[in-house]
Amino acid sequence: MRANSLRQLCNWLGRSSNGVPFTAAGEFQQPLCALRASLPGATIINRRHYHPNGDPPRILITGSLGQLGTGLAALLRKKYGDESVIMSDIVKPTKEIWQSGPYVFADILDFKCLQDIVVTYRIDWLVHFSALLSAIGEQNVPLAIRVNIEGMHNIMELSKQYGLRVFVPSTIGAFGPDSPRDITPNVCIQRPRTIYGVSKVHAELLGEYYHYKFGLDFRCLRFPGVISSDTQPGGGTTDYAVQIFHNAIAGEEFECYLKPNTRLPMMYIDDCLRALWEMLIAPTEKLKRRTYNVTAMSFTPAEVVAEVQKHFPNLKVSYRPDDRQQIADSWPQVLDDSEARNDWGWRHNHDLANMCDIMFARLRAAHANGVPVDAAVSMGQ
Ligand SMILES: NC(=O)C1=CN([C@@H]2O[C@H](COP(=O)(O)OP(=O)(O)OC[C@H]3O[C@@H](n4cnc5c(N)ncnc54)[C@H](O)[C@@H]3O)[C@@H](O)[C@H]2O)C=CC1
Ligand SMILES: CC(=O)[C@H](N)C(=O)O
Repeated sequence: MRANSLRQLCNWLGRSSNGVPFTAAGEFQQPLCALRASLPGATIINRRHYHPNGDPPRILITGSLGQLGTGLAALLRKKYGDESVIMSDIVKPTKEIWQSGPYVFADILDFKCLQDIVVTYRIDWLVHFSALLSAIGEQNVPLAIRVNIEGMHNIMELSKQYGLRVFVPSTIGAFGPDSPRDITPNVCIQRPRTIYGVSKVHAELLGEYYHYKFGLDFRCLRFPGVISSDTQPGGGTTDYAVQIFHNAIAGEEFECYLKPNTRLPMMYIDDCLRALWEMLIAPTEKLKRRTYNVTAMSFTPAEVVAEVQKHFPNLKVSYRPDDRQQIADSWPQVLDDSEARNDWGWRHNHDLANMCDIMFARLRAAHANGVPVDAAVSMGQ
């Protein structure tokens, strides 16, 4: 059956082309199985999160020029088309980013500016990445309060006003020294000791409050340290686990600011972005919570050094712990993500050895092509 006549039939039945009744912006209910059954031979793609007219969702990403944003924009643009994903930040983009699809200035402290973008681009979903990370947040607490806490207030009101589905990442940094560290369950005492952690607990609770009070479609994952080859990390406690790869490939000595036995949960960027997307499109009825732990592995600096030295046996490493040691010592060592695995089928693909192989393959390819690391992702490498 041709797509148009299928659409007409669905319109006549008051359903989308995959039999999904439309309820509100970005929110669709169960597929109509009877309609599928009545169309033998029709290829029906599972696009339950598309608009009833077959259009893909339109997605705004705040803070999109950071470590996670460029990769997420590339992934979502592959799935929904370049024009459906609006990147935004307060930073001037590279030429590659600017040419890759819509990019706009958006300061999350400017509510009117955010309203303008949501209206002008007819946004359905919002992925809110803007934040100051753990280490940099401690260096400028007033700014972290503004960006991470006041910014979150704007995001919540904006999402409520325009009926957006909203994803906000949380972190292992939302736990603290009173939390069980090995292994850290989804629900336990949190009480973090960094402004970053405090702001993320605030984000989790505020998002859940808006969900239960106003029906906001708030979705949140607590990520571990994320490792990627394409963009430099933005000032976190887990950044060492990215930096070591760059030093190794550049033939430089690596000085680690954490002690060799500091175990932290970690995840390769491909797993992180896939987890985010799977959470974003998870059917509402599968979500028993709005905030889930997700993880892939846990390792210490000594363990990642040993793995990197399999590729670069001459890599020289020294340890000089600084303020970040205290932060790391208050965070989980192993995250329990069994609820995400049980409720919506989360599975990781990458472990430490496999991640090292991919990191070096990608960094070598970028170096060989003379591509600056930050540009590599936008060029699809
Ligand atoms: N990278 C990681 O290992 C993890 C990250 N996360 C969370 O994921 C999100 C993204 O993280 P990354 O990409 O690593 O952070 P990042 O530090 O690399 O990027 C943050 C972005 O926010 C932007 N920003 C700062 N102030 C802003 C403002 N006033 N208005 C708009 N944008 C502003 C910055 O320009 C930057 O591009 C953050 O919320 C972070 O807490 C959570 C767990 C782990
Ligand atoms: C784990 C995080 O949230 C981030 N990478 C940080 O170290 O601050």
